[in-house]
Amino acid sequence: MDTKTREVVLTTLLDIEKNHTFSNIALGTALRANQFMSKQDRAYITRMVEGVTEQRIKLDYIINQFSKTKVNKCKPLIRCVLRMGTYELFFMDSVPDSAACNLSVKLAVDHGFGSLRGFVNGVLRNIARNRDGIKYPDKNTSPLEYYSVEYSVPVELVEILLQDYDSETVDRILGSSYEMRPTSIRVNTDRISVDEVERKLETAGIETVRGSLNDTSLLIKGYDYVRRIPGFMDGEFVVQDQSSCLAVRAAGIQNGDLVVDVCAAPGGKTMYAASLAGQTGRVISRDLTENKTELIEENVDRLGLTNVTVEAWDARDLDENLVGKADVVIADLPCSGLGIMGRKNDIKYNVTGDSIDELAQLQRDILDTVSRYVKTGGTLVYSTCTIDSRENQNNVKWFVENHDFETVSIDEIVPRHGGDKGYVTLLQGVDECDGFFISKFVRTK
Ligand SMILES: C[S@@+](CC[C@H](N)C(=O)[O-])C[C@H]1O[C@@H](n2cnc3c(N)ncnc32)[C@H](O)[C@@H]1O
Repeated sequence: MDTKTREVVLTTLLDIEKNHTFSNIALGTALRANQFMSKQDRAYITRMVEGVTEQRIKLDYIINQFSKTKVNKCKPLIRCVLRMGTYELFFMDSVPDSAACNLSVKLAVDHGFGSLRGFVNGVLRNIARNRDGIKYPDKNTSPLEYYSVEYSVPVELVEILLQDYDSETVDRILGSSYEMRPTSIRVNTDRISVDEVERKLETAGIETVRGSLNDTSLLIKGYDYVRRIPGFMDGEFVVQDQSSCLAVRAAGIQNGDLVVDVCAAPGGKTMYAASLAGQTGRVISRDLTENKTELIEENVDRLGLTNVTVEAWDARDLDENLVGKADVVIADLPCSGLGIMGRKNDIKYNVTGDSIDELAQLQRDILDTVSRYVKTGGTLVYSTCTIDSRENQNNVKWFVENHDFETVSIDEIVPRHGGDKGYVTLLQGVDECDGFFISKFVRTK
């Protein structure tokens, strides 16, 4: 890759490193600013920014084996240059070792670090020469360090996962982040059959497999840009993970129901709920800000749904008008996102035990308020895209102990997951979906 392309990668990585910009936002900005670059150059930028971010902990571990100055003591620019070179040496067969070393040195020199030419060159050449002999932490004697380096996740996150799961399951959860998973779509069967969408996609050269957890879901691969897939703009399908579809199905929505979806953007569950509630039913779909509700509106319009009312509303604020009115409340709440950390690199670096505790409290505050909308005999579904018990099982226990609700079996909707307790945890790398938690309650009085 030429110097200009590597320069873009470096600037983007520095933006993430120094300004703590979310990697998807920094990458999006870089790609927009360089939209006239060749497709190949843009692919390189994407791969490098995503790859270096995803593997940061492993890369730093490797560099630290060969550098007297530890990575966190290096200047940010040198740190990023070393990570880029090391990533190319380990993960990009298309870049020869000599190019990875020489071009990294050039980047450092071009940015005024000529005095560190020998340092950068020495570290990278040493890594290239000795890469097969690197000693990684041992799984038996140093399990926390092993998981941290092997899957490039902070030790604190490993501790969080090992509190809930055995080591084999943690391997599967963390390993799944590095698998190329297909995209899950839900067919809008109000408009078109699953068979027809399957045929259309196959004709367009898109690999399609039926979802095993939800019968209106297809798992697709081999497409470029989702908006360009035939049928997308006509609302024939939506991108929605199977786990998210199961949460809506668990709610048992009937034709004519009033459904309140309290944290709804971008509207995945709202759209499915509206379809199940039918023309005589209604969905009130809310999120915190206008920016968020616009996303819901865009999706609802694309599907041509006319039974959805979209509103900006803070779910912590009680809406007196809705108390005791809803047949179903969907509370798909903000969470730590550990079930989707493979899709969004920033999640794994930002989650801490304290942030989980804060989120668990926010979830309780919202549940306290929105459960009041459920009529007697009505249903509340509480779901998250995380797999940590503090936000999930512990909140279920707290909720039933403090409210006039009891759990209801969802075993029929999600079989073989112990759903008779009224809640299930689906795990990425174990189940054919994102990591996700679904619980169902009915109001008793
Ligand atoms: C997990 S996402 C919802 C996904 C959505 N249910 C779907 O299926 O497409 C959680 C949402 O909660 C929203 N949110 C966070 N705090 C909120 C609050 N206090 N009131 C309302 N919405 C909130 C976020 O903006 C975010 O869109």
